[in-house]
Order: sequence, then structure tokens, then C-alpha cells
Amino acid sequence: MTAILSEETRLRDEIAGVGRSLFDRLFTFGSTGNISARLSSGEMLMTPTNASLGALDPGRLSKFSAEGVHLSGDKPTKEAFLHQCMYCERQDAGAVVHLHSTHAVAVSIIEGLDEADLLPPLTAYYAMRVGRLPLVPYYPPGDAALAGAVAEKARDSHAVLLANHGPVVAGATLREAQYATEELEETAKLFLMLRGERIRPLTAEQRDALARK
Ligand SMILES: O=C(O)[C@@H](O)C(=O)COP(=O)(O)O
Ligand SMILES: [Zn+2]
Repeated sequence: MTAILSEETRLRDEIAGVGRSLFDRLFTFGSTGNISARLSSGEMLMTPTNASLGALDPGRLSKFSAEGVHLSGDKPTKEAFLHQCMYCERQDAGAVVHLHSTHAVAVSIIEGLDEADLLPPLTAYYAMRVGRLPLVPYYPPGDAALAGAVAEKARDSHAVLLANHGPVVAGATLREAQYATEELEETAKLFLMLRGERIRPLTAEQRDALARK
């Protein structure tokens, strides 16, 4: 007989599976990064603080009410406010992924890039999955001011890059947030590989046509 899993059980398993996949493929390291997902009730599941994304226990994820009160599970990620801010600004968001992926972190440290949109649209897939990438000024991890600064940039973009820290990406589903975060990292890698070369990114018209799809 096929067991029918509840939405929450499915989402818990998915968070652990996505975390393991990202960790195993070196998209984040140690106990860096955090993941959250929103249930249709508005309640949120988040990864616990100091947990490795490679070894999450679905039953120990932190659960929050729709109003942001910690209800159960382990002590939540110190970026819980940041995740909640993303959901406030992005009404369509069903999940948020934050990583310390190496190439994106490197881009977050470079001086002199366009802080309203750090990476050029090198490929169609980047334009479709990520779009624009604003820089959020530096604040220490877990600082309440970091959450406010993210909210300001998230109004116009589902993906932001925290200065000297890493990407935060919202998606309608956890898979969408995961794929967009991976695309951001690969494009950051391409951008660094191509520094010093003459490049031909997509034009504004080509990018805008893809963003509408
Ligand atoms: O960079 C940090 O300290 C946090 O943003 C992070 O990535 C991991 O913190 P926890 O989710 O509290 O473990
Ligand atoms: Zn972090």
C-alpha cells in the first residue's frame, strides 16, 4: 500500500535531501548556509543553527508559526529573521536558500561592481533563473539589521548577494530556489573565469525577453 505523506513530512524530507545534495556537491561547507520552506498554512520550516546541510535530520528542523514564533524543533538558524523578511517581501516565495558558495562569495568581495546588479547576463539560463543580483551591504551574520537590508533589496529581486558573505535566493518551490542558487554560483564562476576577457553578455532586450517567460 502506498503511504500518503503529509505536506509537512514531504517538505521536511525535501529540505534534508536538498541540503545533502548541495553539501555533497560542495555548494556549501561545514555548518554554513541555511534553508527554509513555507507550508500552505503559512508556517515555516527552517534548518537549525550550527547544523551541516549535509546531515540534516528532518524530524529536528525548526518550525515557526506564520507569525514567526518558534514552535518546535532544534534552535533555529541565526538567520531566521532574514528568511522571514524574504517571505514578507516575496509573497510568492515557498522557499529560501542561503549558501556560502565559493564563487558567489568571491564576487561579493570584489570592489567596483555595479551594486544594483552584480553579474552580467552571461547566459539565457541565468537571465531566466536569477535575473538581477543586487548587493546587500555587509552586516555580521544574524544581525537584525541584515534582515532589514535584505528586505529592502528583495522588494525588486528574488536573489540577493550579502557582501563578504553569500547568496540568499527565494523561489516559488524549494527546487526553484535550489536551481536558481546553483545557477547563480555557476554564473559567478564563469564571471571570474572571464575577467580580463572581452565578453559578449546578452543584450538588455535579450534579457528582458527571457525574464518575461
Ligand atoms: O554565515 C553565517 O554565520 C550564517 O549565515 C550561516 O550561514 C549559518 O548560520 P546558522 O544557520 O545559524 O548555522
Ligand atoms: Zn551565512
